[in-house]
Amino acid sequence: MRSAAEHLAQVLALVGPPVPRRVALADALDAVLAVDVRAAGDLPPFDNSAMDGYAVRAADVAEASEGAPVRLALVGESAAGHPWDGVLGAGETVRIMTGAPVPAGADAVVPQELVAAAAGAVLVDAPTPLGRHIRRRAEDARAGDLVVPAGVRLRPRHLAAAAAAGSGELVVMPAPRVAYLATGDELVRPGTPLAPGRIWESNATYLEAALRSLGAVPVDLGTVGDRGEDVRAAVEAADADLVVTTGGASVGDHDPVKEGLAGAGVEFLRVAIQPGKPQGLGVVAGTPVVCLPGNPVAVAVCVELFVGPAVRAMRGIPEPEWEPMRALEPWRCPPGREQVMPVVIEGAASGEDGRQGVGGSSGSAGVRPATSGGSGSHLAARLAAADGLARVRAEADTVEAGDIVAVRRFTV
Ligand SMILES: Nc1nc2c(c(=O)[nH]1)N[C@H]1C(S)=C(S)[C@@H](COP(=O)(O)OP(=O)(O)OC[C@H]3O[C@@H](n4cnc5c(N)ncnc54)[C@H](O)[C@@H]3O)O[C@H]1N2
Ligand code: MOO
Repeated sequence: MRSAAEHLAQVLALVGPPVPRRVALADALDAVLAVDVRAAGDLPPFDNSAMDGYAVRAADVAEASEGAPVRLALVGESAAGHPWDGVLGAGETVRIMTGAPVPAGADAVVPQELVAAAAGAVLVDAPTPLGRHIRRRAEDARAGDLVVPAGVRLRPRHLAAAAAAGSGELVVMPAPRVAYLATGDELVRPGTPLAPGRIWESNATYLEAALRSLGAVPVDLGTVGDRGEDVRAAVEAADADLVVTTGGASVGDHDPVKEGLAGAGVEFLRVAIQPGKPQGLGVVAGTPVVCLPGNPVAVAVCVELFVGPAVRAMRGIPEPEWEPMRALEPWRCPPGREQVMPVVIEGAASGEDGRQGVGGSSGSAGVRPATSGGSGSHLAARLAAADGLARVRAEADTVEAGDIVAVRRFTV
């Protein structure tokens, strides 16, 4: 049997490193930036007003007082997007709006609340300091300044900064396309009646959502029955960076994935984990293929252990750590395989997105199995109660209360 660590290394070797691509800003959210964003020009590009009011020459109003207001002739208007092209002369003012270019000759802005309007003129009754309410050219960034460094995972604020700096496109590690295929004659669409011997399909629902939340573009290859040639045809036709199949990977008489792909470039093997033992890995028609067992808990475990890391590697995103936590109750483990147990995490601060609270607070955190019947790989409904997975070394045959296990919240 191959260890989980070795199998992960083999999966990662097949998918290879990320390939940067130029994308529109709108398509860059959550991608890792591959090339620095630099300001395409000075930001702001020109001196502009921070207030709605009047552009003045500070010297003109230096002697203004309530008893002796200064009268300035109103000679024009500068609005955002519509500059006033003249040069402000002595004794003149220009009506100005927030964001509008400050006219040549003006060196301060007086907010309109501090000015009395008169016919064709304004009265200013207090001095204003040089430069007051003027937002200076390049005070945010100079042309060529670094605005967003490569390596940042792009959030909305980074996209706003890039847009403000004049970038219409960004070079990012793009979202990989990951195709998924469910297999089995017994599968029926959830929400439709069950005939005898049938079950509701859940792996495709899981994979679509899991791939989406990993930041991949999911590609649905549908559900095929127990015919190897159908599996092979579907996988060969996939337009994707990676294909994931579920079911039909074991040693039964009707294991169509094994039947269809064993001669097409996929090696079927046993990985020393429970659940998730029978798997396949290879390249079909130039595309890496990961074949997972059909049991739904095994699929969730294998996504956390193998598919998630592969997608993150293709996106240039580091792998979240597994943290030591205490077992709060004893449980049994299978001999000779690393156990990957769905667990409820207690005593750790938990974020709504399920990604916080594992780090610093792990000292007081503990776990108990979410599936009271053990880590049965068919207990799909009980998986909903779990917060994450605990890994127990292959040599252990029991976990005792107080033992330390490696835990990670679900990443999908
Ligand atoms: N003689 C042996 N039998 C089995 C072994 C073994 O070593 N020797 N390994 C067992 C283990 S462990 C697993 S895991 C399963 C894996 O079998 P397959 O990969 O061939 O998966 P299937 O038989 O197709 O399905 C297993 C189980 O999951 C249900 N399933 C399948 N697809 C879906 C789906 N899309 N949605 C919901 N449920 C699904 C399926 O009905 C089965 O109940 O093999 C053991 N057997
Ligand atoms: O490897 Mo299986 O998922 O234990 O039933």
